[in-house]
Amino acid sequence: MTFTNQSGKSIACSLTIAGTDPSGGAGIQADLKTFQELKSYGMSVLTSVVAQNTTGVQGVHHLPVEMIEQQLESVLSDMPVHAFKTGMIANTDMMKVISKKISSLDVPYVMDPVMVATSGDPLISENARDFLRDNLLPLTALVTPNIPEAEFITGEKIETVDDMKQAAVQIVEQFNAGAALVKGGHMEGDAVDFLYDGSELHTFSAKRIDTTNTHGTGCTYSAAITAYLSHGAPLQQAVKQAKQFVTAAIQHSYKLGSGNGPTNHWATREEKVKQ
Ligand SMILES: Nc1ncnc2c1ncn2[C@@H]1O[C@H](COP(=O)(O)OP(=O)(O)O)[C@@H](O)[C@H]1O
Ligand SMILES: Cc1ncc(COP(=O)(O)O)c(N)n1
Repeated sequence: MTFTNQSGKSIACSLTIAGTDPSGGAGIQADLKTFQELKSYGMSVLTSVVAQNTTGVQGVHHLPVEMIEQQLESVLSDMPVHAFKTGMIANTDMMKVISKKISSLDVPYVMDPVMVATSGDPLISENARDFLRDNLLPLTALVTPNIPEAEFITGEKIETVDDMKQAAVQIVEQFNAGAALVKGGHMEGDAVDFLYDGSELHTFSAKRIDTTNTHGTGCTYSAAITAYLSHGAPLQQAVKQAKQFVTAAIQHSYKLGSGNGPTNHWATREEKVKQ
């Protein structure tokens, strides 16, 4: 289905279902900034309000599941969605409601299987991790685990590049994700990610940037993939372009706050914002 604005241009629409970051680097805020940069109309359903900043998480308030359901209803009954992502979904009650609502959506679903913040603070309960793996993963077009998340899903330790590739294949073959992108941000050396799309392995590589300003990289990456998919890009192309976007965002990241600073969503603009 194509949606057009008044001058006849088609509009791509992306939805994020996630928690918040009032300091603006991760969560819903990072997702919406990314959608906007990549010219996809951004929409959001909040799951949890998180008091956090570059140093860590100070508090969490989970929205009642009825309110999450209502937000989804508001968006889905009225608005077009061409691709969507999920981020922080803190507990199984939320996951049940979300899976019920999204299972009828016939557009790409990108799951960032958020478990722990960059600061090390846990963002979802332990039994929610199991539910996420067993019930939500099979609904995805793509899941984007970092190394600890891929280790949890597969139950295997990941120490080498071969382990990463093996995990990507296993997440698709054994756990029924549509495709898996295992991200190498937590490894040493170049920042290399592996995509298994059910038939082939693809490699996306960038030079490691020497920075601690990596708050929200995972959110930004998965939101960029979602935005490109909303424009109709094939998966491999969407990941390739999103990798370039997130690399630039890290390259030009902000030294803001006293912890891990946020990435720069304007980094791919011609006129970069100078600090
Ligand atoms: N220092 C870095 N330099 C370049 N790319 C990085 C760096 N850290 C992370 N990345 C890249 O950022 C993206 C997010 O990865 P990662 O940090 O592993 O995810 P998460 O934020 O979920 O922990 C991946 O493409 C990864 O390769
Ligand atoms: C609400 C929320 N969702 C996700 C993350 C993970 O952030 P990162 O992309 O740094 O792993 C976060 N810190 N807060």
